[in-house]
This record gives sequence, structure tokens and C-alpha cells, in this order.
Amino acid sequence: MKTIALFGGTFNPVHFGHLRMALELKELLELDEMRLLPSRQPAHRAEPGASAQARRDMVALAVENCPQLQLDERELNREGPTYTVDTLEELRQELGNNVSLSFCMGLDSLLGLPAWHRWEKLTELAHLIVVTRPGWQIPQGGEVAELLAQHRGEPEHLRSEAAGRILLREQTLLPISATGVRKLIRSGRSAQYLLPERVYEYIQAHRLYQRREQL
Ligand SMILES: Nc1ncnc2c1ncn2[C@@H]1O[C@H](COP(=O)(O)OP(=O)(O)OP(=O)(O)O)[C@@H](O)[C@H]1O
Ligand SMILES: O=C(O)c1ccc[n+]([C@@H]2O[C@H](COP(=O)([O-])O)[C@@H](O)[C@H]2O)c1
Repeated sequence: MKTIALFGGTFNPVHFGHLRMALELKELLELDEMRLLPSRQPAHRAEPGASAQARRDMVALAVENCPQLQLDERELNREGPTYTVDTLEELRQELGNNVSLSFCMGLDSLLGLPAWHRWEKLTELAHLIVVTRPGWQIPQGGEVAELLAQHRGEPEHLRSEAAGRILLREQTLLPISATGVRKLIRSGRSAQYLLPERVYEYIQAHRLYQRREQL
């Protein structure tokens, strides 16, 4: 079965932490496609300081010379709050049921999953690839623990089943956050080497993250 994975984020801005994680997951799990999916209007956090267009442009620049990663713009073209379940439904309609679809997230996101819009539907539509971040524990009780017990899967399921598994992957994450990048720039310091050079040049050319309200 063809395997397509989505790596969703606000990408405000995209940085090497995101890019290495996406690339490593694609290679280690031998996925056919890994798409970066910038969220237009994240329902769960304040409006990002950089526009959807700017965040899209930065992801486009970041993946330009990387054949393993692609940009998926569909959430940017949809009005209203961005919900992952809507995106997965749209993709299912487009791709049918014979393609394996996965949504990648950090363990911190998995712990907050019960607050996501129509969250129980997510595992009907896709697999979840969860990367454990240092300092986070897998829950022993509650809704997420139950979900894990029901859906826990192994890498081979990604190719043999279209959806429904939760894969836990331990991976070293680069200690970079978009918040950290924005704070450096706002305070007049350099964020060079934390993100692709072309993205850094874009931030400078468009004077992003220099005002307090863009933090
Ligand atoms: N350093 C990192 N390495 C790997 N994955 C990361 C890293 N930072 C964030 N992620 C993951 O990337 C996805 C998108 O994250 P997001 O766009 O919110 O980035 P962020 O750097 O965490 O941003 P912010 O600091 O604004 O919260 C999430 O699934 C998150 O878990
Ligand atoms: O659908 C939801 O309700 C939902 C709630 C929180 C986060 N998400 C998605 O999770 C991804 C990571 O979000 P973030 O805030 O860490 O950038 C991104 O693709 C969001 O659209 C989705």
C-alpha cells in the first residue's frame, strides 16, 4: 500500500527541528511521501504573528532542495479554524481507502488529543505517528492511555493497513523551538543556524518577528 504521512504545524517559522524530524521519520519508516502541512488558523492557539502566506512561503523555501519533503497547502486554502479531522476527511475522499495515511505529532500533542475537534474520528481516518520528546511520559491511565492500548501498532502496519494504528517512535529531537527563534529575533540576536539559510533570509527581508505583537 502507498504510504503518505503528514507533518502538521503552525511553522511560525519552520526550523531544523521540524525538518530533521520529518526527514528522519520518512527515511526510517520508509514512507513514500512526507508532506509538511502548515495550519492556516490553528484553533487551539493565538493567531500566529506571521501570516499564513509568510509561513507557507518559508516552508516552500525550506523544502525546495529536499526531494524527500513536500509542502501540502490544503489547510491554507480553507476558511475558518483549521481542524485536522477535516483535512484527513478531505484526503480520504481524494485518495480512497487503499492508501495508508499517517499524521505525525509529538507526544505532547498526543497527550492533548482529547481536546482536538472530533478526536475519536482521527484514528478512523489515519495512523498517528507519535514522536516521544524528552521529559514526557506515556500516560498510564485516562482517555489517551485507553486509545493507545486499543490502537498501538508497529511500523509494518503502516504499509499493510490504511489507518487505525498509533506508532510510538523514540527519536532525538533537536532542541529548537519556533518560540525560541522568534524571541531571539525580537531581542535583536541571531537565529542563524537554527533554520535553513533561505528561511532566515526571508525573515530578515520581510522583517518578521521584530515587533512584540509578532511573538
Ligand atoms: N525541535 C523539534 N523537533 C521535532 N519536532 C518538533 C520540534 N519542535 C516542534 N516539533 C513538532 O513539530 C510540530 C509542529 O510544531 P510547531 O509548529 O508548533 O513548532 P514549535 O517549534 O513547537 O512552535 P512554538 O514554539 O511556536 O510552539 C509539532 O508536532 C511539534 O511536536
Ligand atoms: O484539529 C484540532 O482540533 C487540532 C488541535 C491542535 C492541533 N492540531 C494540529 O496539530 C498540528 C500541530 O499543532 P501545533 O500547534 O503544535 O503547531 C497542526 O497540524 C495542528 O493543526 C489540530
